[in-house]
Amino acid sequence: MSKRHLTRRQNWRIQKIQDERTERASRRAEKAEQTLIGGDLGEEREGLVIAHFGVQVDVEALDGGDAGEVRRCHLRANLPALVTGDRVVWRADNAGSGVIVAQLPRQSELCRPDMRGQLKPVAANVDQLVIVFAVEPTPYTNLIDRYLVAAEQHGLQPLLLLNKADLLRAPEHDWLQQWLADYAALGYRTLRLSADRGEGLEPLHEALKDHVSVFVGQSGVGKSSLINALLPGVDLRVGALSESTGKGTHTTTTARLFHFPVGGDLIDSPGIREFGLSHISQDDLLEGFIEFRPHLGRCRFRDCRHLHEPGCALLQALQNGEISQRRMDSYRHILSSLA
Ligand SMILES: Nc1nc2c(ncn2[C@@H]2O[C@H](COP(=O)(O)OP(=O)(O)OP(=O)(O)O)[C@@H](O)[C@H]2O)c(=O)[nH]1
Ligand SMILES: [Zn+2]
Repeated sequence: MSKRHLTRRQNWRIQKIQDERTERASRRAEKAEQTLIGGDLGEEREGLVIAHFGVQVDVEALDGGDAGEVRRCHLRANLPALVTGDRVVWRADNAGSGVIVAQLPRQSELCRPDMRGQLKPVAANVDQLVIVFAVEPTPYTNLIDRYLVAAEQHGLQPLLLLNKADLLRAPEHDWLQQWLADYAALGYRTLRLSADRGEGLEPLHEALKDHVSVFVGQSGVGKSSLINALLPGVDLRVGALSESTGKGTHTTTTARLFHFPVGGDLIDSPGIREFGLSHISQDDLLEGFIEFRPHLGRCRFRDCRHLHEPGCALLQALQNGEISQRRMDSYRHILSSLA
């Protein structure tokens, strides 16, 4: 059929048919809900939300004989908005699906501003932020520091991971090795490995066990390569799904939760990989530089900006070598970007 322009009347009729279809579908869903609730529902059980598609959610059973199996569940009305990583109470039906009846309390929340700039949770119960950087593209210290501050802000354990270690050359990359050593000296956990060659993955497996992690970092540092090495056989593009709504069909990308074969969970989506600093005050930023903490509140002036004020405790610490020039520059750079 050739492409043609539709008249206004034709457009109106198509829209009307679509609207009627949508309404019939939602009436059917309501009816199904009514027969389900109070009908043939199984007992209340615990589950884990591993993916979210608007009105439906994939729940993995956490207890019972079918623990580990996944069911597409409907949401009972009046539930708060659920996100991937949420723990829930659900009940199975006879048709291989189920109904979520309650959300269990969250240990933590990862939030991002939505299109209107309002903070919205995108994942729950994450506890580790794996900050990936690489020999190439050349890393920026203030980007790494931004992620470290974001980790502090959200109560996540940071793990600094230098990928593409196979490209490290001396003396060309000595500065990068020094960075890693500096971060380790501050108390951060650091790893060096090569995702493409599968070298040095063992300590990463260890660090991921018993955690729910997200991977962040600049484009091209090898996040996909790493995740593919850790999750052989998983196609990450499955995150993009078509979802039917009353306003027509559009593609959404949902965060998904994966289990690493050797232990630990990953929550991943393109949106989560862009997770970073948001809505942060200067005080939060200062707190996010962990070596600044012992010096905070000790400046002569209460509104000290730590630039050239006399009696500034941070500048004194900088002079004494307790704070590095690189981290101080990075702090100032991030501060100026917040304003
Ligand atoms: N030499 C080397 N190259 C690597 C390594 N890991 C990944 N690469 C390469 O780096 C490039 C980017 O890798 P990706 O995994 O797509 O990076 P990404 O961080 O997922 O990038 P985005 O999808 O843009 O966010 C690819 O060409 C990989 O083959 C490594 O350990 N060593
Ligand atoms: Zn000061």
